[in-house]
Amino acid sequence: MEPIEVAEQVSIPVVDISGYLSGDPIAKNRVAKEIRDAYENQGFLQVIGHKVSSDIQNRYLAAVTEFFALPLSEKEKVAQSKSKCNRGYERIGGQKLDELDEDATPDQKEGFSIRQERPLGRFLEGPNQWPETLPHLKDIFMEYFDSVHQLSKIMFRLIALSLGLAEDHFDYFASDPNGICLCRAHHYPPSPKDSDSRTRGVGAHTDFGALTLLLQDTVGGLEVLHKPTSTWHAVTPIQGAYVVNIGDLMQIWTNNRYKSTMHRVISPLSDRDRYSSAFFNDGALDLIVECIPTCLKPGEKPMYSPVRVEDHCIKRYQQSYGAGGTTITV
Ligand SMILES: O=C(O)CCC(=O)C(=O)O
Ligand SMILES: [Fe+2]
Repeated sequence: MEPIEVAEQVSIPVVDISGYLSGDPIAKNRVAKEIRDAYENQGFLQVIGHKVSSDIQNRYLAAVTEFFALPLSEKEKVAQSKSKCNRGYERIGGQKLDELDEDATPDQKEGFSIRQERPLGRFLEGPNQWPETLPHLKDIFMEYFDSVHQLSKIMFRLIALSLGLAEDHFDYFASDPNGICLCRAHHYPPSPKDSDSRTRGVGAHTDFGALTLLLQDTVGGLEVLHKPTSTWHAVTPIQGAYVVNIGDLMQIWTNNRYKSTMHRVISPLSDRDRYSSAFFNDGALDLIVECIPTCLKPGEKPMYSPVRVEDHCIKRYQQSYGAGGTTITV
């Protein structure tokens, strides 16, 4: 069923984690509970009071803007299709994330992906591609990557607490030195105020990995699906906050207790360009994700078979980049 209009009544909780970060035990319990409530309900929350500085966020967003302002011919020099490990520039229409509508138009955004710098190896392992004309970008992008990676490890710790598990329960996954995190910056061109309808920036989808941390500017356009009422709800931008949402792997781990929720971007009618950046922490290729025993209520069975991260990623990448999109070199 095609979900109906955007409605205003579902709000995405805002969770301040500063008390947890300063070691306050009361704040630790409160934050864990707020996270549990958010993820059992909508699968989305916004985090404030984190330690990713506004200085690095601002320098990163300025660098992202600078990159996307390059002529297309320069951006194509670092095209993802030239990378053996899925890094680099994706032109508008290069990806189609829509899972609800087969006939949907491809996503109206351009992207730039980086991962940990590695020698060329297995699936997704290898070097990043950097534009020669902007040599200062690499340091800023990698500094930002490391800061958000750090925050993602903290969020996994909070999720462990929220599930009544040992705080370090997910460390083997979130902090694995062979982990395959992805940081993808996006640029959504404006949908002019006089256009007939708003542009579909990103089609409706769930995120493949375990947890996504999204930084968005103040333009807006991100919407989440409220499944019981089939209505779409705006995630109102909060400057400097991270939208942190559950992905499919966390839904498997928690046997659907924590929801991997459909979301999309419908660019608002505006003359402003929109920029956002998503960070996905997907663990390491050989890790197996399967139902956490304490997430099973008495008499319940796991709803999903155990899944290996690499198999899961290959399947989902092929779905979203499909025919005509970027070729994945496995
Ligand atoms: O740009 C956004 O606000 C969302 C992007 C997104 O959902 C994704 O990259 O998976
Ligand atoms: Fe997403």
